[in-house]
Amino acid sequence: MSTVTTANYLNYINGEWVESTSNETIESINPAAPEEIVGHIQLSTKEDLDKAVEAAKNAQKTWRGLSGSERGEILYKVAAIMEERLEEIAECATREMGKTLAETKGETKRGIAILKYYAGEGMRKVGDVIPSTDNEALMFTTRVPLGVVGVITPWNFPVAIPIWKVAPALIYGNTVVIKPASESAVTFAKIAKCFADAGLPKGVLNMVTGSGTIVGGGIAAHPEIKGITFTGSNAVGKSIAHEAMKRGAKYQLEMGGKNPVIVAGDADIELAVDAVIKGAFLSTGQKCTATSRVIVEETIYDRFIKKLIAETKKITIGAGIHADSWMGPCASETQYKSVLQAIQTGINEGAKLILGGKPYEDKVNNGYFIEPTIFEVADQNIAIAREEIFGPVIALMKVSSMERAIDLANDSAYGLSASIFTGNITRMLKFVQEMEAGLIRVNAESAGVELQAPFGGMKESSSHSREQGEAAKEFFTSIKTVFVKG
Ligand SMILES: NC(=O)C1=CN([C@@H]2O[C@H](COP(=O)(O)OP(=O)(O)OC[C@H]3O[C@@H](n4cnc5c(N)ncnc54)[C@H](OP(=O)(O)O)[C@@H]3O)[C@@H](O)[C@H]2O)C=CC1
Ligand SMILES: CCCCCC(=O)O
Repeated sequence: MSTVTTANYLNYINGEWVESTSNETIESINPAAPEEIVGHIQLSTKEDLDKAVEAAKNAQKTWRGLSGSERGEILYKVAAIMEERLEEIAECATREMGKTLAETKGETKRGIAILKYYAGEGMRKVGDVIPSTDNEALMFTTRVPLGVVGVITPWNFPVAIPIWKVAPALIYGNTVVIKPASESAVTFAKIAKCFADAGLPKGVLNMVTGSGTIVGGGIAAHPEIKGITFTGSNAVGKSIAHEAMKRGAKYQLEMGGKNPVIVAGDADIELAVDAVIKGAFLSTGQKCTATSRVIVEETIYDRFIKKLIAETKKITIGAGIHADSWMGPCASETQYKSVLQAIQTGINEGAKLILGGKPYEDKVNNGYFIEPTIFEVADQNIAIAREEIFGPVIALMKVSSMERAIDLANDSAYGLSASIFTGNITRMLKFVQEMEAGLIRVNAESAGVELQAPFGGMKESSSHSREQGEAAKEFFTSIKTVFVKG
């Protein structure tokens, strides 16, 4: 039965909720029940974007003129309003992109914690006093905001990722124009309303929804946007970097991953299996930090694979809104088809399918569900072991030594996250030193970003800045060295 909702979500520009000049909208649908329309979002134009940038530019001077603590007070209010609306936001995120309610509630709490963290940043030091060689002079560093910052975000963390970009941008004195992913724009519209209802001055935060090419591409190329922060695919990230470089704008990219987990011969197998299942299949594998390669020492391979299959078979699949669903659908029909294509490519290239590999039949709502899938891979050069799939698919590989395991783990264009399971301290330290990844986890799943710590990738996973924690300051401000003589 189709649940058609007429909810029409507007752009938020200069403190007002407005329709696009295109007078067109696009539907945001529920991937667990594609007949259900979660809401209609604006299909915005370049003209809409220009109005948003103008508003952000006009608001910049006053906003940066506030003290950090004054800006922080507003972020604390946003956090408090989000806490009141937690259920509404979490349920919307689940309906819009499929993640289970347990995960979207956890993510919304994480968004609230991020707001509070950066609200506190408004009272922390921004520079250092450095002794000059001229003893009569004072030399120190300080930081200034970039100005208008463009934010382009993906659908996989519809609450946490936009907030971990917008909160630091604002606390350090920037104003923002954000384009959320179309698959999760209704969720961000609800978050933008929390900012509006907290009394954020008009023009400080502006949301323009719609086509990535037009609005996202417009942000990348806009001469008044001084910094662009992006999370999403490598293809789009590279196009943004190209546009930004052409005009000397600062840019920050967090992109794909093909994250390995090494299971050493002395590993706690139960712990490793539990972490691999969570890392690979929570959020239906749609995390940039998701586990997608599992490299197991041959001495325990058979025991590990037997346990992994037995535990994976226990996964309950269903609409994320239902409490008994552990894994929801792919976020969209596009993603669903992309994952099925990757599975077929794996089969065609000789990988051995040992579990799953098919759509999970949902006879009630025809949702975009796929079975948790496990391949055994002998050749690390085939696509299933090299390309990001962004779905519930694991490539299992067997190795004869730790040396070989780390070589295999590093044999990737990506370097975002990596885990090892071992009780041997020498192996742990060797992994920490030699693994080419921005997030290293020992005896824990490959996902697990913490808001207070730097986050970002190596190699093609990132533009090599870091987000979150104090690291965010590096991107959202410019540092100045000041020399003063009386
Ligand atoms: N590293 C990570 O955290 C993530 C990686 N991914 C990867 O990206 C793939 C597709 O997911 P998706 O979210 O569509 O990622 P995309 O890179 O396609 O989209 C991310 C954001 O960029 C926007 N965008 C699209 N095209 C352009 C463009 N030409 N210029 C500027 N912005 C643009 C999108 O808008 P619109 O919504 O209109 O498409 C969206 O807001 C996934 O399969 C996965 O491989 C995805 C999400 C997160
Ligand atoms: C896009 C990155 C999200 C990382 C979520 C995690 O690993 O906790």
